[in-house]
Amino acid sequence: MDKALSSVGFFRLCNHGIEQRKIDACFLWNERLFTSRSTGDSESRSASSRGRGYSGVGKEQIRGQTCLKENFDIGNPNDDNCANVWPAERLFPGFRRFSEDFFKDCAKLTYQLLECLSLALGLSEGTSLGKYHADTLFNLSLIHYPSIPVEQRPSGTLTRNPPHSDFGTLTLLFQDEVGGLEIADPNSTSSSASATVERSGTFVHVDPEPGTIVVNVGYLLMKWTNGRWRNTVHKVSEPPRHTNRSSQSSKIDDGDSKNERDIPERYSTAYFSAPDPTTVVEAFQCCCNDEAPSKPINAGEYLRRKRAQMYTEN
Ligand SMILES: O=C(O)CCC(=O)C(=O)O
Ligand SMILES: [Fe+2]
Repeated sequence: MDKALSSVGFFRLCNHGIEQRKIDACFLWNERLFTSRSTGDSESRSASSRGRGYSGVGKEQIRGQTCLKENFDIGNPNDDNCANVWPAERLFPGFRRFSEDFFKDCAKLTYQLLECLSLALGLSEGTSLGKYHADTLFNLSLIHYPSIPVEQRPSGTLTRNPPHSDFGTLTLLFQDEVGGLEIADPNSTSSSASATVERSGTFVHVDPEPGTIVVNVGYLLMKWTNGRWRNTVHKVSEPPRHTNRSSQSSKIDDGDSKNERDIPERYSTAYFSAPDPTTVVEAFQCCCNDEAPSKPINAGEYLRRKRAQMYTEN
């Protein structure tokens, strides 16, 4: 893990302990939720930077670029300060129960990973990463990238989720078989500054591999490790197989797509972990050399500012 996170900032995780039937069920709920074109009552459709409930296509922006996705976000069921927003039970019976259970499975896996990563850094028990994540202010995001009819396809490169790097500690990503996730080659630009890589980096496809979870490092974990682990820029673009599709007779079954030249819809699920809001994130001693590390930052303030930026430009 140390090697992967130091060089690429991403790895694929297998034998992770989350049952495949639950991952399959999560994708089924994801599909049901968005193909119904209604997540229920108006309350559950109100998008907000609180990271709860439904957020529609185009609601989120990254550096002025619109995200061509809709998502349904679920926080810790025990977080009394920010309650979850559910569609009516009669519309999606069992959805809430499933999501709360899946949330816990992902939290458990996140803690296991934090323990492994703490060992990799040689942190003592008192300073292990898990200690800064007691409030479990994590976020489960069911994401849908709708199909794009060929006649509405923008000219140039299509970006469904613009280049960005994640904010928190770790992200667990489950993707369907459609593909489209790309990560920046860390050596493709002269400067490793995120803005430069987002603008002019070379990207590499991360092909979906059934049963595996893609794991990547958020900004705050990068800060903690003083840059030892990379907060790699990534994006979601047109699926690679789509490019070959017109030359192949095989048709991908892409749900709501009418024309085989349409860009197929895609589903993914992301589980974002982040430290407790009062945490002051400062470089661990074991990751520092003679150079002064960057200034400590308050996790809660940083996360609030970054999330708000995603919504204010609408
Ligand atoms: O949908 C994906 O594959 C990636 C999503 C992502 O990078 C994000 O939401 O931060
Ligand atoms: Fe991301």
